[in-house]
Amino acid sequence: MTKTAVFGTGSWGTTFAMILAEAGNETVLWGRRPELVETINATGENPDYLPGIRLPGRLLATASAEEALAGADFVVLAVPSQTLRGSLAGWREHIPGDAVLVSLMKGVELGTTKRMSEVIREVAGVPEERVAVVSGPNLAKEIAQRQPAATVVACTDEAVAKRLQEACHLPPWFRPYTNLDVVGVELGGAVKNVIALAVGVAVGMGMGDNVAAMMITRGLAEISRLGAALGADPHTFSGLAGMGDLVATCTSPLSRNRTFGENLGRGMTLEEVVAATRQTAEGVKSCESVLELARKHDVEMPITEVVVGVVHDGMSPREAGMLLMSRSPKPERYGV
Ligand SMILES: NC(=O)c1ccc[n+]([C@@H]2O[C@H](COP(=O)([O-])OP(=O)(O)OC[C@H]3O[C@@H](n4cnc5c(N)ncnc54)[C@H](O)[C@@H]3O)[C@@H](O)[C@H]2O)c1
Ligand SMILES: O=P(O)(O)OC[C@H](O)CO
Repeated sequence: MTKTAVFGTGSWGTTFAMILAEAGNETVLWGRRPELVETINATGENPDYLPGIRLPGRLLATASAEEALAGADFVVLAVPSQTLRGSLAGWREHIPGDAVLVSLMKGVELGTTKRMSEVIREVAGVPEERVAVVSGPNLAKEIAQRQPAATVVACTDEAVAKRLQEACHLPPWFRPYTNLDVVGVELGGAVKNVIALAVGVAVGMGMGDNVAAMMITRGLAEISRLGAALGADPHTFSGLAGMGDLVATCTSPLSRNRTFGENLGRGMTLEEVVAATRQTAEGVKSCESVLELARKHDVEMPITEVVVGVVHDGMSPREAGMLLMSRSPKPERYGV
């Protein structure tokens, strides 16, 4: 039987562990807080992140990384992106030599501008064929409530992607597609969070659907431009991990990133919004690393620029809107 170890008892780590367990894999969920681990094992629920959701009986939680990793075929990582490097360094010695490491994370590392698969390869010292990424329109709460969803499983080694696809395929609830384009799939997931912040700000300011559609479409152009510069397959961005995730995140009130932006657009201060946000809104930090990555590659990302301005540099939402709408007129396909 395939053994899977999922690191992170947050919304998505827990939900993905449910999928793996119900799909028939031996699944262990690692959490850093022993009291939450005990509650999960004792009650079959994760009250902090998925209250009211019944977890499968065969899903076990542990606070011991060594126990979780023993004999694992797939090591699935679902912690906040900016904490991955430090955490993985502590787990590395227990990771089995032939295990595949799987990123569920949607961020870009601050300081290094590395994607999560790059951080994993560097810290765990594994080749790209042993690193996979899962990304798509996957709002955890909907999936935990057993609403249908599709996702993309990406690995440069097709056989590995297919093995992981099989491990997390759970008809009629969860449908994974494979893709060899790890760069494109990861970028789609990380940058859509930044665009969702922008859409949220506009919605919070009282803007309507024309503005949301404009931001989503021009946001996709930004993602595609960055992807082209980094060698991604352009087709990836019209797929589930590109357009699919962008639409889900930018339009759903369940999105933490969109909600964060909405609160800023309504006039709350950054401190107030941070205090009101209990879960990870990756775009808040990754907007800076995405912009740095874009600048390194000479890619223009105007929406990302104003998101950094509003979130980190005290730019008002109104000023951000004025800046975007006052740019010089261009052909639609200028630079993609
Ligand atoms: N929630 C979703 O709908 C969803 C869907 C797809 C992808 N993702 C991505 O998955 C990743 C995890 O998101 P989530 O929704 O599960 O987040 P979350 O905020 O719900 O949970 C984060 C988890 O990480 C743990 N954690 C925090 N700091 C840590 C540290 N320093 N070391 C170890 N663990 C730490 C927390 O205790 C918690 O268990 C993010 O990159 C997110 O973008 C989330
Ligand atoms: O809640 P968000 O904004 O982190 O988005 C969750 C998922 O990434 C949607 O696919």
